[in-house]
Amino acid sequence: MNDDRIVSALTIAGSDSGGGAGIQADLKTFAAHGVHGLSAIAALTAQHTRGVAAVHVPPVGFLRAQIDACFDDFAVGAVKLGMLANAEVIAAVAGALRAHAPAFVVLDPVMVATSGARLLEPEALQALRERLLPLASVVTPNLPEAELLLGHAIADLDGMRAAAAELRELGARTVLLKGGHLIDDGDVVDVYADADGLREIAHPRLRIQAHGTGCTLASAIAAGLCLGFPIADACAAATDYVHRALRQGYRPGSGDIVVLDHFGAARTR
Ligand SMILES: Nc1ncnc2c1ncn2[C@@H]1O[C@H](COP(=O)(O)OP(=O)(O)O)[C@@H](O)[C@H]1O
Ligand SMILES: Cc1ncc(COP(=O)(O)O)c(N)n1
Repeated sequence: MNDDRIVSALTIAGSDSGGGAGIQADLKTFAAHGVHGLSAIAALTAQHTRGVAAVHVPPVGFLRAQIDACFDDFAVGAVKLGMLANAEVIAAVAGALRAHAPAFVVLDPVMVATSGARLLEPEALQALRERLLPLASVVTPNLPEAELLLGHAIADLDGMRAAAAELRELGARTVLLKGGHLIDDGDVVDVYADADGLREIAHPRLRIQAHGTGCTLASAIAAGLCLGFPIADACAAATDYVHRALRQGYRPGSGDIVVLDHFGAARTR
């Protein structure tokens, strides 16, 4: 028996055939942080930088087998949750998390892709709110996702501050509410909320449309937690990492959508 196991990060999310988001972004992020990455694929997408052509959801029994295989062998330090597709998948993931009780769960409540494609069935919103939010150490909604979770609009930075506190009341211990979608010419501001209060994390707004930013952010937080950083520090470092990865991003597809440079961002400060 190997008692000197390194700490691994597990992503439970969807595969992006285009390599920019989902499981592919998560594993690149873990590797770029020097953390061993594990994956349990909850859904497969036929996707490129212009959109999602098809979605396949494997049987939940097979998803559970992937998750159990990871916990049976590895020292899982943190779990990152991404695209979970529907309420049945959410129930299976919640059951697995209760059985294995990882130290940290980073929940990216993926609902709609940048391209507009739905990645979570609308009926699954309630399951996400009731079954997963209470299990999350950190939840990282973007503005439209926070609006759906809370059932009301968020118009400005004041609204984001109130929404971050409301999301904590729904059961998430820590909230990182992402501000990329706020119509504003100033900095992009993400609002961080934990038991000690609120903090704002600002970065200059880049004039680009990117794909996989939310996946990368949540995975970078999970990697930071595996490396032993406190949640607040892991969140702040992850936003800096995403900013660098965006700034150095590239366009592998035929459109204008930028894919993040996960490894370049890890080499620069
Ligand atoms: N135009 C931008 N310029 C700089 N940073 C951005 C921009 N858009 C998003 N970000 C950053 O990327 C991360 C993801 O944000 P957001 O786009 O709101 O979420 P999502 O990718 O889930 O839609 C956040 O940390 C946010 O600050
Ligand atoms: C499999 C999968 N998971 C998540 C996203 C969201 O990423 P984004 O909002 O950046 O398009 C995606 N497009 N595909």
